[in-house]
Amino acid sequence: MRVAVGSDHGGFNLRLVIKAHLIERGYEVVDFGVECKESCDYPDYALKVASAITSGDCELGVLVCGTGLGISIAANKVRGIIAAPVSDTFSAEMARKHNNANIIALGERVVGEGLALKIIDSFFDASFEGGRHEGRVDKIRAIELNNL
Ligand SMILES: O=C(CO)[C@H](O)[C@H](O)[C@H](O)COP(=O)(O)O
Repeated sequence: MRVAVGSDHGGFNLRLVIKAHLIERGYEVVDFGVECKESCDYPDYALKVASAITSGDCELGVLVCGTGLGISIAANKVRGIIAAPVSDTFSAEMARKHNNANIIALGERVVGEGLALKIIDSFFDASFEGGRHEGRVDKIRAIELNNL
């Protein structure tokens, strides 16, 4: 599976740790930067990763900023993206199982590396359960498409 990763300066270190972990786990990782820790704007990297997913180039994405908030808010503006800002393993698992999230967002200033990797594993080891959740996610899509 191809996975897109991206961060702003606030998520730079954790993004590299997560990237190495995903490669070690056998994923093909496409890294959209940022290239250095110089201050930058998280929406730019949210858009790069989100676009890689909506184009079909990558299946899932990981975004990191200081909190995981700004970068997930930006990614969620892209049609077809469900980005979940997560700081615990249970929510990470549920983001896939119930919400069919295609991006997980973490905050480097919120979680340590050890917990972050457990969160990543919880997300990538889970899959969408469908069933009763299918209709709910469809309703999210309908809101997105103003199709109410
Ligand atoms: O957007 C954010 C919060 O929602 C991210 O945490 C950013 O990384 C953060 O705002 C960047 O802050 P900085 O003071 O410019 O480093």
